[in-house]
Amino acid sequence: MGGRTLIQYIRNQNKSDVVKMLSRNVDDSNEASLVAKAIIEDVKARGDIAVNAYTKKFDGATIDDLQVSQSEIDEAMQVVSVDLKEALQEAANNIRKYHEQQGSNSYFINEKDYRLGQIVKPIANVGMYVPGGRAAYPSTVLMTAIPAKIAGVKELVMITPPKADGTIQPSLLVAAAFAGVDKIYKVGGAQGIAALTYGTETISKVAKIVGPGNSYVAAAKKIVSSVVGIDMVAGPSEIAIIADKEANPAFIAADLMSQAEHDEDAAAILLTDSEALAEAVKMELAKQVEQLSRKSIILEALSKNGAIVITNSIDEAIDITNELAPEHLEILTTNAVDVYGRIESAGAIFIGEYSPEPVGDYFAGPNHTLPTNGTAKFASPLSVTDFQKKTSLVYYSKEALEMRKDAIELIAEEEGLTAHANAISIRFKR
Ligand SMILES: NC(=O)c1ccc[n+]([C@@H]2O[C@H](COP(=O)([O-])OP(=O)(O)OC[C@H]3O[C@@H](n4cnc5c(N)ncnc54)[C@H](O)[C@@H]3O)[C@@H](O)[C@H]2O)c1
Ligand SMILES: N[C@H](CO)Cc1c[nH]c[nH+]1
Ligand SMILES: [Zn+2]
Repeated sequence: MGGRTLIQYIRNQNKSDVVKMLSRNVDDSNEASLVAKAIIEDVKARGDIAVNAYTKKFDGATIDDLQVSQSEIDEAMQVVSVDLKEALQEAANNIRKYHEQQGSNSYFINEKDYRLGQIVKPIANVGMYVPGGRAAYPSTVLMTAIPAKIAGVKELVMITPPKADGTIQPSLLVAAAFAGVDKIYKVGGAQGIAALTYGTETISKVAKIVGPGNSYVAAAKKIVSSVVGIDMVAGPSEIAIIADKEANPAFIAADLMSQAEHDEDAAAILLTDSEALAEAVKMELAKQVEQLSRKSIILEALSKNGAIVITNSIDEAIDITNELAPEHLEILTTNAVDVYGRIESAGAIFIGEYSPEPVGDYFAGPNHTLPTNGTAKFASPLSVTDFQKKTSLVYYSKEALEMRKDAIELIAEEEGLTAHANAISIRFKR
């Protein structure tokens, strides 16, 4: 292991110091932002020519037709194994069933002389970014596209960077077909975000862009967010586990590493009141990591943002967790249901030793795009609501307005807005 600390131990610290030690400085890279800005301006000015130039530069691909054809999708259906297709289909069914419970509904308040309402409509056209490279996840396609389609998005456009040979990972195309994506384009990075924002000769502009990506994609989304809607900017993955002395150290080590393998900046934290468990988990980490293909990423993540925190009690572990507001939280204690009832902030909670986090990543139904970096204190998992918008409705009859005109005029006058007051009073002048 080259002398690097496998994972840091934190003990004998007060709660706020532990939270400080575990809070991450997410690199809001200015460099990525400058690069993304230049690419966006270029795509805005030169459209497809710029898109193709950046695809050649960053992905090494020469693309004749930006849009994925039906025959490419049919071919992907042939290439992907029956077993994987069945697994994706079952996952899709679970995700659909869960998300069908979500979403806001229109409502109306009908009184005898007025009518008020909230009208909920789907966002008409949405672009979804699907990362390429080592994070080309068909599960993320399902998690993004299914809630969009449940909301009623008419035109759901997926963009993803091509491989150097100009193809897209077949399982991404299969997942997109299962989820009902309408169009797929071979473009990624900031150029893809720019194309969705401003439109090009081939790609139509959308009203909202969702989906995770690397620092260039995240920077581009932030830059265009004054022009199009964006979802949350999800950062590197995080897992926190609260466990007591009864928990299985092998399971805990495995679960910590399941998130650490996402990338070098992922965070994996165990909070326990048991020294013996902490030691056993550390040994399991060292043992199991040897068997894993992404060993070097896991070791880097554990050494940078991994920690085993020995707390005085499970109560203290709960308090620290509520301050951290982790993306994923596993509860592996004898009284897990009681502990879960006291969690105020977490993206997703997994209870008991047979609900490891990857069950949620792939299969159970809840969304795996979750708030990271403490934002679970105010933000929520991606949901059907992210693909809806609301309009309010007011209807007053003549009688209704006449009855309330003095109150309205009074408030307008208090604000010094006499034109507002006039728009009311003019209707009743004889
Ligand atoms: N939170 C989630 O649910 C979730 C799911 C999947 C992936 N992710 C994250 O998405 C990210 C995927 O990153 P990725 O890089 O594999 O794929 P990506 O598709 O996000 O980025 C690839 C693109 O980045 C651009 N790029 C690369 N180097 C560049 C440079 N020097 N200058 C300008 N642009 C450049 C290129 O256009 C390239 O096509 C990871 O950070 C991963 O953790 C998160
Ligand atoms: N755990 C990731 C979100 O933090 C999502 C994911 C996709 N594939 C596997 N995991
Ligand atoms: Zn994951």
